[in-house]
Amino acid sequence: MEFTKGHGTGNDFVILPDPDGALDLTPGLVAALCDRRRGLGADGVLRVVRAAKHPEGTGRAGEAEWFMDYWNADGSFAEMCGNGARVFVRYLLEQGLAAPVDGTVPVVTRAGLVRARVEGDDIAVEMRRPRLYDTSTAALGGLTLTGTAVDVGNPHLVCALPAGLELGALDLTRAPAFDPALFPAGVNVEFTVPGDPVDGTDGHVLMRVHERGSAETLSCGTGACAVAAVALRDAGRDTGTMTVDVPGGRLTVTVTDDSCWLAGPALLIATGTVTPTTLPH
Ligand SMILES: N[C@@H](CCC[C@H](N)C(=O)O)C(=O)O
Repeated sequence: MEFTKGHGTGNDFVILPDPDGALDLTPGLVAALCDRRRGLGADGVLRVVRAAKHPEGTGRAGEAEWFMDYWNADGSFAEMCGNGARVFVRYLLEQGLAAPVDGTVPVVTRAGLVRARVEGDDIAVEMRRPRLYDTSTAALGGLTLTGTAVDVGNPHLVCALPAGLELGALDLTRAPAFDPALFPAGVNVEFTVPGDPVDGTDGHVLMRVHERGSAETLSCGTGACAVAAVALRDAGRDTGTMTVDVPGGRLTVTVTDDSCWLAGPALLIATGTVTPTTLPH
């Protein structure tokens, strides 16, 4: 099986080219590929398949040639992956599988159509505008934190840390507990503290994340969008541009009236072949 390895601010992916949807990709194979000791190691898998050849993409094959078939490291599906979409488009461009039309590259995802554009060294992807819902709580190591539920195509809970508590003090080796009635399919939980002003943006937030299906990651693009939308709301704004620092680097999020742009580095770092029978079962 051919693969490419890539990452966006340290959120890393095994990319599997499968244009005709011929690969027998199972949760077990995804988990084995993502195993950091016995496999290639990644936060998730991006299968590159023609929309027309994937059951969840075929209905939108007229809008984009490619479907981003994203899987979490534990073999579960997610509706959307912001960093994954940026790395996916980097792969399409570098492989000559797509070229921008009117400046953007469309991609079908489980959460609908997204568009990406190249911005200097970065790739920016336009997703849905985050929808803010109720408050809820996350419990972690004796702390109970209140947060805002946010839908970015996938579910998030954004929790600001109380003053005096640092992000580095959190133990994210275990999943935070959350309300299963509000998040029946699980949730990605972001923890935030305010950052110092950054020139050119309307605000600055630092975050860590525990991702559904992938544990703590160095970055989560949809999580950064959720965090930016909550920070803008807390500043009394509907739209604006936020700098969001994650352990793996810096993302810029622009929330508009009807969408959300996520921008940052997206890199391909290796290609190779892997023999599925040598992976853990
Ligand atoms: N890291 C991703 C989000 C991946 C999916 C998430 N773990 C979920 O299950 O919803 C991103 O960059 O958005």
